[in-house]
Amino acid sequence: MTTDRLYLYDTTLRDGAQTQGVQFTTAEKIRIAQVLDALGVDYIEGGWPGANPTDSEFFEAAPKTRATMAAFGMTKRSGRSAQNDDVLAAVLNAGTPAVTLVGKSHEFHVRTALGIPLDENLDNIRQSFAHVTAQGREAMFDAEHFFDGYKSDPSYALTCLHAAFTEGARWIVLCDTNGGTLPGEVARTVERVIASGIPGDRLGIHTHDDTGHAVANSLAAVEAGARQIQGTLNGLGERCGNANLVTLIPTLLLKEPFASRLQTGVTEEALKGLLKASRTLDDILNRVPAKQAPYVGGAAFAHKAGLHASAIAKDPTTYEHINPAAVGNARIIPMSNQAGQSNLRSRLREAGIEVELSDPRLPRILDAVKERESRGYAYDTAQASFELLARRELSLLPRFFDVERYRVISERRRNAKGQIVTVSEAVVTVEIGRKRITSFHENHHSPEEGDTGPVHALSKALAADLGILQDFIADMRLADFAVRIVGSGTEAVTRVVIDSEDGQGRQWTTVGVSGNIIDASFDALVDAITWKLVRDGAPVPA
Ligand SMILES: CC(=O)SCCNC(=O)CCNC(=O)[C@H](O)C(C)(C)COP(=O)(O)OP(=O)(O)OC[C@H]1O[C@@H](n2cnc3c(N)ncnc32)[C@H](O)[C@@H]1OP(=O)(O)O
Ligand SMILES: CC(=O)C(=O)O
Repeated sequence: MTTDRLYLYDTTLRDGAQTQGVQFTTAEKIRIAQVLDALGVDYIEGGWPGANPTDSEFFEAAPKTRATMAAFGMTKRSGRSAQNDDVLAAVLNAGTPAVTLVGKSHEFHVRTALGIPLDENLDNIRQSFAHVTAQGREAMFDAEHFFDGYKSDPSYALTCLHAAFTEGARWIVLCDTNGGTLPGEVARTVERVIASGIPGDRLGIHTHDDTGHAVANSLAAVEAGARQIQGTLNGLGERCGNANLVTLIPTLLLKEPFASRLQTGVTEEALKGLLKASRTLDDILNRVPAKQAPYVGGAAFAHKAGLHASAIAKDPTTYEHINPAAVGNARIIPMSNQAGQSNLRSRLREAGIEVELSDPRLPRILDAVKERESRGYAYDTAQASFELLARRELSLLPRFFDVERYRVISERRRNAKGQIVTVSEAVVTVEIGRKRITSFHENHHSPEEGDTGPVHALSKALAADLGILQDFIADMRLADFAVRIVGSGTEAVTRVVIDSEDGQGRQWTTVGVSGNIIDASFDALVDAITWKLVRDGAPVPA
């Protein structure tokens, strides 16, 4: 079977930068370009040179990439020649091998947004592309509002496309700019464009997710013959975002009718780096990764229900549409009140604990999980706390230390310079073997210095001196702290979930529940330390 080449065009650095709340630095843009290049996209749209200093700087410092770098801009403005348009000149001066120009293809926008006659817009498109192609650049026409334009005046919309095509544009990209078109209409419209004389291997698709169909619309366009897809990492983009390449790439590589008919620049090996690429962008944006993201979400291969986990243990394909390793993800069998003995044994096995199916302690652990979850605990994420609970029931939990008491005081006051500061003090007394150790920690901070409040003081005091156990926790760090009120009214309790990490790159999650936020945090902190001591084989103090 012959395979067609499908080109992937990434616009994270341009349309992605139009996401509300997103502001990349030049260094971040460079890092994202490198991630995209390693993934194997064909084009990287770096931004709009001349529109803002960051985009201009990016093109000056742009990394050498295997992918073709594209600069973005707009067709020349009326009342001047392409040669004399300073906005177009700035785009060309970036010196990229590819140049993408957005232009109007909807008569309403020509009349309303540009306020010029329809013919003048066609002339602007023609002159702009003649100018770009005369410089030997690979030219692309982003036909803005094409689908809406086609609905309103098909003949004019098609004439706009042909104006750029005739002047040598390599790609004519059909944009669903307002994101309101649905897949059936996208497919029919792409077929009509091809019938008008622009072949599919010169057509691209650029969709927005305003109806949640950006990925489906892109796939519909490809099925109808388009051979370039524009999208962004994690679906960043104006308003609701663009087509998510992190969803599209594995679909194109692993699903029919695409996998056997089309070839992209993404290799099987690079696909295994997909989760990492997605997480790198989240890290840069300081965003919590979307748990339910297709393919790469933390829950994408989490089998919570007992029936699912039981079948997965027999054959993972019973509840998995692909092998999670193909995209760099991993299967998780969480513990929760939806779990049965299959989840439980699978989780225990991951912790290195083998328990026979007939062991009477298994139902006891399950009962304990379900009873504690009814009091507000959540073990499907807090796997480390679950492991400790199970070890306790199985009499496999060493007694490393006992907390005799703790005290936390938080006070807001003015310091000697008259600035407002919050002071948190924590004292913790622990018994370690026959020794009793009392530790103290005090935080002084002003609101500008960030949050190092009472829980931080408590964690520092708890971890300040654990005697002979101290070396085992020296590389531990509190990575994240989430608080949630569970229940309502007088029944409400606070659930604290803590993510910890250590110098070995391990991450683990613990949970504490109490009517008192400090107490809930303290329980989660004690579990975090205890898990680390168990996993690192710390000795039980005499
Ligand atoms: C669908 C998209 O997402 S396309 C990408 C959109 N991205 C951006 O707009 C981000 C970068 N843009 C910018 O920094 C600025 O808009 C600039 C530097 C490009 C232009 O700034 P300004 O000169 O101040 O113009 P402003 O942004 O107010 O308005 C855009 C102008 O471009 C004109 N214009 C819009 N599209 C086109 C086009 N395709 N071809 C020619 N002119 C166009 C508008 O009519 C308007 O001109 P007018 O003020 O004479 O009516
Ligand atoms: C070009 C572009 O970003 C759009 O039409 O949505």
